[in-house]
Amino acid sequence: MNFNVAVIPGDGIGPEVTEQAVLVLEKIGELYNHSFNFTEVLAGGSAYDLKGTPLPQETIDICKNSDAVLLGAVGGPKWDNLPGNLRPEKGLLQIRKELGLYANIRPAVLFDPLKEACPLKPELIEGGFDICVVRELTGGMYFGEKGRKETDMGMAAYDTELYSEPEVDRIVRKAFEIARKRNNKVTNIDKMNVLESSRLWREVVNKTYEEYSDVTLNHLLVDNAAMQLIRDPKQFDVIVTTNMFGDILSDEASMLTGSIGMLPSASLGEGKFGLYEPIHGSAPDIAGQDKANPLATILSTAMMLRFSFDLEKEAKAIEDAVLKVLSEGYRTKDIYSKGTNLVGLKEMGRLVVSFCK
Ligand SMILES: NC(=O)C1=CN([C@@H]2O[C@H](COP(=O)(O)OP(=O)(O)OC[C@H]3O[C@@H](n4cnc5c(N)ncnc54)[C@H](O)[C@@H]3O)[C@@H](O)[C@H]2O)C=CC1
Ligand SMILES: CC(C)CC(=O)C(=O)O
Ligand SMILES: [Mg+2]
Repeated sequence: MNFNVAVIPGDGIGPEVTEQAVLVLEKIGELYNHSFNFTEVLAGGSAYDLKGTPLPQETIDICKNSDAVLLGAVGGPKWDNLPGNLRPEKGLLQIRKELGLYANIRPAVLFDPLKEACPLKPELIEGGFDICVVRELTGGMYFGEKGRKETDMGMAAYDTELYSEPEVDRIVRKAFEIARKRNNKVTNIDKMNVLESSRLWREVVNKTYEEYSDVTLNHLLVDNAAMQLIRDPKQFDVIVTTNMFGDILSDEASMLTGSIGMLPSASLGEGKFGLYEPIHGSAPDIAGQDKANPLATILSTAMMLRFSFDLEKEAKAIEDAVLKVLSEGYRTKDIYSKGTNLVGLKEMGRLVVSFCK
């Protein structure tokens, strides 16, 4: 089969990790007789430098005409002094919104060979854990009204957390549907003891739940949830939460799997189309040094094959290859521990390609 994939390498380590992910997809194409046509497009800081905007219209058009999008990461100190609407991250928020990708699925799975890279006590992670964070992606604080104003205490700034009932309903439905294909368990995370937006959020969760009473639902306040993730990650299955809380909690959860370099994600809307990206950023501190872990991006391509292209066997082939690389003891620096083999980003990518079958 033929698939058109738009690739947004972005900034920092983005181009390095997407390069390896593309090589893995090409190998899968050869092995399973598929043709992936890649079109590279600009977004983020590199787009600003070349086009004066972090999200050129051409990028939106090409993404809309593709079957799926692969994204590395955007941003970096070079663009830190730009006004908010020209910042690389604004381009990322905009593309998610433009493409209607309101659900960000972030699986935090502990691979067995990485147990020693998990900072928790062995008894807390016995049998591993498999958490699926369902993060609302096109609303909340990152999209609400923001600004600055003079007050009698001097200049002040504000951001607004705003959620409508339909926005909450559709993400919560997504979480319940995902739970039905897993272990029928959802934890809703909000801050309803303080935030009005969270009070509405929780009301909608409970209302929508009336249609999903076969699923077990529980609620946690976000501060408690942040603590519970470390205390007992195995209590979680599907987590549903807001844009900002999901952003923060999934970075936290990633460390339990060994590194932020391990967590893939899928950003989905109503249909089969999706944008696939690692959860990490552009990691300027290690960019261009062949040090970054490409596995999060490579695992994101497995999510693309599964969700957007219905290629389960091929998705599994990538995940099996990643597991084999880890089982054979190869590690990038972020997941390295004594007694394992330290490799660079390119070698890690090459190993995954060589283990795909
Ligand atoms: N999706 C995106 O494009 C995102 C972009 N950003 C942007 O990226 C820039 C840097 O943000 P930070 O807060 O430093 O977060 P970051 O996720 O880029 O890096 C945090 C830490 O994790 C490490 N790290 C990240 N990915 C790694 C990988 N694949 N392998 C090994 N180590 C890895 C980095 O070296 C750094 O020490 C900022 O401009 C930020 O706005 C941040 C998060 C997501
Ligand atoms: C622009 C930011 C919201 C990116 C980010 O941190 C993320 O999506 O994880
Ligand atoms: Mg983030």
